[in-house]
Amino acid sequence: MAPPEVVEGSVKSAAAGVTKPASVPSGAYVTFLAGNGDYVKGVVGLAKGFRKVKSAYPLVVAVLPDVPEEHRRILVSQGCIIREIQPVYPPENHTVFAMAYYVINYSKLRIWEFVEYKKMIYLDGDIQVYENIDELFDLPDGNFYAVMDCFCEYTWGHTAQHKIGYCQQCPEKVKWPIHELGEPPSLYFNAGMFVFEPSIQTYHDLLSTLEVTTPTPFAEQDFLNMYFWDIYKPIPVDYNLVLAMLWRHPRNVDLHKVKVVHYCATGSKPWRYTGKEENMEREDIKNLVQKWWDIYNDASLDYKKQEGGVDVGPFVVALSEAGQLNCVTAPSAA
Ligand SMILES: O=c1ccn([C@@H]2O[C@H](COP(=O)(O)OP(=O)(O)O)[C@@H](O)[C@H]2O)c(=O)[nH]1
Ligand SMILES: OC[C@H]1O[C@H](O[C@@H]2[C@@H](O)[C@H](O)[C@@H](O)[C@H](O)[C@@H]2O)[C@H](O)[C@@H](O)[C@H]1O
Ligand SMILES: [Mn+2]
Repeated sequence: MAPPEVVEGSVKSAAAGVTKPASVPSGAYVTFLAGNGDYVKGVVGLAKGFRKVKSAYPLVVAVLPDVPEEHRRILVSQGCIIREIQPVYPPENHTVFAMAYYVINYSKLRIWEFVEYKKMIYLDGDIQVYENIDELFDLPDGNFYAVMDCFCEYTWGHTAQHKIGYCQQCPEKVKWPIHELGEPPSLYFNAGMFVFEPSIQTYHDLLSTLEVTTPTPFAEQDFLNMYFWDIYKPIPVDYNLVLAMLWRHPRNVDLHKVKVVHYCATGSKPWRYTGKEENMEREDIKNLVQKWWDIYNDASLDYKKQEGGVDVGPFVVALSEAGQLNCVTAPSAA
């Protein structure tokens, strides 16, 4: 889909040829925020990253009720659209998640409800965009697009793939033993970034399927892989570089081409980075963490609201940081 084209007070989506009310874009980016911790920094960084690459689409933040008012204000002052969602819990079970907090990630399923957008691109809050990726909105409808994951880290220790050293990133290295284990597993994506189409029907089906599905270690990621396996289409690793790829599959990565970096390796979240955890002392990691901070600290990337041609940005930001701003409108990120 082409970036929304404004035609005489209405927004026309070139692909669909549908005319919608003015100012409702046909596509949007969406991220997810839970709790009162420091992930809000990740989302601020992401909003500024989208501004830096001049994205034509807004950034929606799906927030759980436990996100404090102060964090919501910061996000609005950075041009984000806040949408509160209710938590989604998996059925009661004794499953041990790869990380205890993954249980809350099932709440991501609520974003299928955002049907005012025809197409959305989900990104975790620990992701940064270094190149414009708006072209992904033009991908053909009807598929689920995401980047293939890597099974080499220890968090994958519970799987047959990891035990035999098989990874879909280099399927020739250790071949899948068809005779012992049957057909190889279908391609598996990392759920930190994906392109999808909101749909109320899919939303209800996702939630009712979840109710009859036993939770597994990678929580909503495993669930989404199971649910969308037949329409999943891999996109290049450049659209979601899972950091472990740098040491597990260096030949599959060309850092100059990478557009989206996912700071998901243990110890790599830039706002928590100490350099002490395994692999975190690497030069490429240090550089990527620095690149994230450069965007986060760049005041010229703060959202500037245009009002009658008057730039009120810094004023609004200063007010909201001082906690005095109770009501601001939700504008586009770009
Ligand atoms: O306390 C939390 C934990 C997670 N998240 C959101 O859930 C996503 C998934 O978690 P995370 O990225 O930490 O998982 P990883 O990619 O490291 O496995 C984060 O990026 C955030 O968007 C959040 O907002 N607060
Ligand atoms: O709740 C499940 C989570 O699963 C994912 O975790 C990653 C990460 O934890 C790495 O450390 C693993 O090595 C990697 O393979 C794994 O997929 C997503 O990035 C996250 O957004 C979320 O969906
Ligand atoms: Mn993540």
